[in-house]
Amino acid sequence: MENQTIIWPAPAKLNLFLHITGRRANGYHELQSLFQLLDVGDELTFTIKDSSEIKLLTPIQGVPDEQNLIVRAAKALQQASNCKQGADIILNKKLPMGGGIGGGSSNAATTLVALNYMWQLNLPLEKLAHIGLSLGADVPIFVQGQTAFAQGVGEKLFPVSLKQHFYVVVTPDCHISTAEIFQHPDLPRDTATLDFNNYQFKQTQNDCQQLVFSRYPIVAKAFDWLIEYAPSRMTGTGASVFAMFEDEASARRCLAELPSFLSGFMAKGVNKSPVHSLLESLNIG
Ligand SMILES: C[C@@](CO)(OP(=O)(O)O)[C@H](O)COP(=O)(O)OP(=O)(O)OC[C@H]1O[C@@H](n2ccc(N)nc2=O)[C@H](O)[C@@H]1O
Ligand SMILES: Nc1ncnc2c1ncn2[C@@H]1O[C@H](COP(=O)(O)OP(=O)(O)O)[C@@H](O)[C@H]1O
Repeated sequence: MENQTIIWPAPAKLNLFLHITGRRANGYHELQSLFQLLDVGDELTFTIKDSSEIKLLTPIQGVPDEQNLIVRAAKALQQASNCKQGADIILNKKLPMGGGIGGGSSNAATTLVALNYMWQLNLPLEKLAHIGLSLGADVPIFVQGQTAFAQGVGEKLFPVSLKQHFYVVVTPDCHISTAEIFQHPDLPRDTATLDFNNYQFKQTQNDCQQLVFSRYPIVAKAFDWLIEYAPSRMTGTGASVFAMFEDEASARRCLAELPSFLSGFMAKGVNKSPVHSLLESLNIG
């Protein structure tokens, strides 16, 4: 194992629904959501160093390294554990950024889990999730690594085993700021609390969807195109929209017919994060 480079996956997620049930005094919103993990995502590799330097060898254009969630996660872990080691990190970015599919949060979570393993810190997942929450509301779900219902701002998680559908995910070419959507006066904030035991896709919604559609017509256009094929919805605060298929062939057909004004990918829903499958094989091997 010494010289073998481990490729750590950082999977994408979809919010199969997103309900806003209230607003906290600090302005943050109380949410209910179902986070579906996907079998596609970015990839990260780590080379451990004896000096404490954290270096991202593949910077992301437009994201200064000190703001990159990978670097921030590595530094937060060093601090929480008093670790004196560092790392050279390579990111193979495959996911579109800022599209509501969680790329940055997933990168941060994979960094926490991978460096916890490689620096031999042995911190429990709960501790890593706690460190992750300070980096972003969606980091704990990726650290825990299971498809799950979420409550609070995303930190109260209830793992669930879902039928593994196939998804076509389309990311319209527009940037939507999460803060802008959450600050908007027209956002509905009073959806009744859902009993997760009664979850059915058709009886849920994304409370940000109408607002985003009215402000970003390209997102509505992408949705109108997808809904002709299968039940569809926006994920997170956008801009990505997804269609949910029972079988792979139908999803493939939809993707093949995607018009040129849209770009997208196909993925399978998974109940367990590929990061955790990897961890298990490393711990056995
Ligand atoms: C709502 C979700 C669902 O997955 O949207 P996406 O980011 O995936 O689209 C996420 O939880 C988002 O998480 P994340 O993108 O990490 O949000 P943060 O950086 O923590 O917050 C960005 C801004 O959104 C607002 N915000 C965020 C989360 C929340 N529960 N209530 C809020 O009001 C706050 O104004 C905050 O300043
Ligand atoms: N490693 C990273 N990968 C992607 N985005 C990052 C990363 N670090 C910081 N960011 C910032 O986080 C923003 C949100 O990214 P991302 O997590 O991909 O989207 P979303 O939260 O909408 O799912 C990006 O626009 C970027 O400015």
